[in-house]
Amino acid sequence: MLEQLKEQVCEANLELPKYGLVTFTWGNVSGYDPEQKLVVIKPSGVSYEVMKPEHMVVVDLNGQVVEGNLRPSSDTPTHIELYKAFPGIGGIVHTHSPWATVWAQAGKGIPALGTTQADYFYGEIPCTRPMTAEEIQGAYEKDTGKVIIETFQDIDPLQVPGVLVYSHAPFVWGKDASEAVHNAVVVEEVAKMAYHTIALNPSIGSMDQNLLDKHYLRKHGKNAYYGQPKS
Ligand SMILES: O=C(CO)[C@@H](O)[C@H](O)COP(=O)(O)O
Repeated sequence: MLEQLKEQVCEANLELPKYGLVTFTWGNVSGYDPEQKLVVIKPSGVSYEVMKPEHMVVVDLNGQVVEGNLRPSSDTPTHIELYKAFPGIGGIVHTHSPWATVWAQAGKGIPALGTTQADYFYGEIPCTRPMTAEEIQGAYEKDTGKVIIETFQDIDPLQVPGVLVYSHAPFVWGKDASEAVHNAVVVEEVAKMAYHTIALNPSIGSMDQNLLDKHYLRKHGKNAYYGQPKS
């Protein structure tokens, strides 16, 4: 089971440069095994060009390395906090993808302006509050998870699978590592679209709720049929 998860997580990490979401060794992807309560994550600072499944690091929910010879990603504590707080997510991606990072640095959430976003996010992709000096100087990575969880007090993380961390960059998730990468690509695409939409029409407001409902619920709602094989 863990060997298969290592392969899935490694493959998902290798998709980050493939989709232009990272430069150098930036970013990281993890996967979660809820039965064993173990996280498989990218090793810190390792080039994607040489990355292999056997390089993946396995940690428990206390952050203790249980398998692997390399250091786990520096963002591991953030991933762990999210797996503990958001039951049902099985994969997390962190990138510094440029357009989404522009919105994070501006401290603004990405409003739902069109059906592209509505197909995958049931509304705005929010931005967290700024972190306090104490949080930054203290358990920074763990508290990055804390401010993300705070941001989702009234938002279902399964309906809005991503966030922009203020002055930092996006964290995006899904049912597994592969879906998390897919959602991270969507975040980058809609970040670019939203920036240009607002530049073209600064007075544009969020999209019509009926249209948002139609697109999101036809794909994710209880009667979802979008893309389902005909039975
Ligand atoms: O958020 C950051 C840096 O701000 C990280 O994405 C690093 O760029 C990648 O760190 P490792 O996963 O290699 O430790």
